[in-house]
Amino acid sequence: MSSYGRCYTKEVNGSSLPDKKPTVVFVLGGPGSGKGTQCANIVQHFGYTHLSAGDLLRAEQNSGSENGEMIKNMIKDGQIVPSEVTVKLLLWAMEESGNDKFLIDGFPRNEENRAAFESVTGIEPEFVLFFDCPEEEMEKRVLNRNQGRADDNIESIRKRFKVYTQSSLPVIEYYDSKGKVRKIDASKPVEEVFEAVKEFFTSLDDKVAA
Ligand SMILES: Nc1ncnc2c1ncn2[C@@H]1O[C@H](COP(=O)(O)OP(=O)(O)OP(=O)(O)O)[C@@H](O)[C@H]1O
Ligand SMILES: Nc1ccn([C@@H]2O[C@H](COP(=O)(O)O)[C@@H](O)[C@H]2O)c(=O)n1
Ligand SMILES: [Mg+2]
Repeated sequence: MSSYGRCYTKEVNGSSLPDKKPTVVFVLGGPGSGKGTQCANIVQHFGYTHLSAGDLLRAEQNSGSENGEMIKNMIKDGQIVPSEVTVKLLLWAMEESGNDKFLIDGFPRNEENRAAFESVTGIEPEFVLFFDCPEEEMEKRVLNRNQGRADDNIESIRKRFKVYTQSSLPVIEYYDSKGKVRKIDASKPVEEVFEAVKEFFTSLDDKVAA
């Protein structure tokens, strides 16, 4: 790693952003709404790099980092890790990827995340993909996920739903007020959800090509 997010910070050591700002799509929705599942499909079809904030935090937790214990406790409790930690991990991953098109999944999760990313990078998302799904369906999916996640248990899930409603939905509403939200009915089967997702990315490709 050459430096901490050097390319994607507004100004570090007097150097500014690369000529062309990266394309960023934020992927939001409740726990188990299908963000990770659909991001894998988008990567295959549209050449984006998928960065899941939760996955980056879990990797940091397991890396022996000084923040490991704090991250572990906050994830178990469904709490949102301070932006200072998460934005740094995202910037490292963006720089390391060598790509200029990113799906940022599960971020920004609260107003602090949103403001920190914007002030550090100056990047505005192209749009926000919002997976809208009823809580009962999300709960069922998370409890059946079987990926060994420490927060896929009923106690943690209830806390995550509460944090989602109190802290994450207001961020979606903020972007909605700016006309940036592209809402998807995420309760449908995976293939049908992807058909709806595809339309937004095809439109963006057409806009870029025009
Ligand atoms: N449309 C769908 N219909 C039924 N099951 C689905 C659908 N989309 C995803 N799933 C399943 O639901 C579970 C949760 O999906 P996924 O991990 O993609 O959600 P997520 O939004 O990334 O959740 P989290 O925020 O907890 O990381 C997985 O087991 C996945 O296979
Ligand atoms: N911006 C974020 C994203 C995630 N977290 C923590 O990770 C947990 C799991 O996230 P998933 O997206 O993989 O479900 C989440 O509940 C938070 O504890 C975070 O702090 N900040
Ligand atoms: Mg996920």
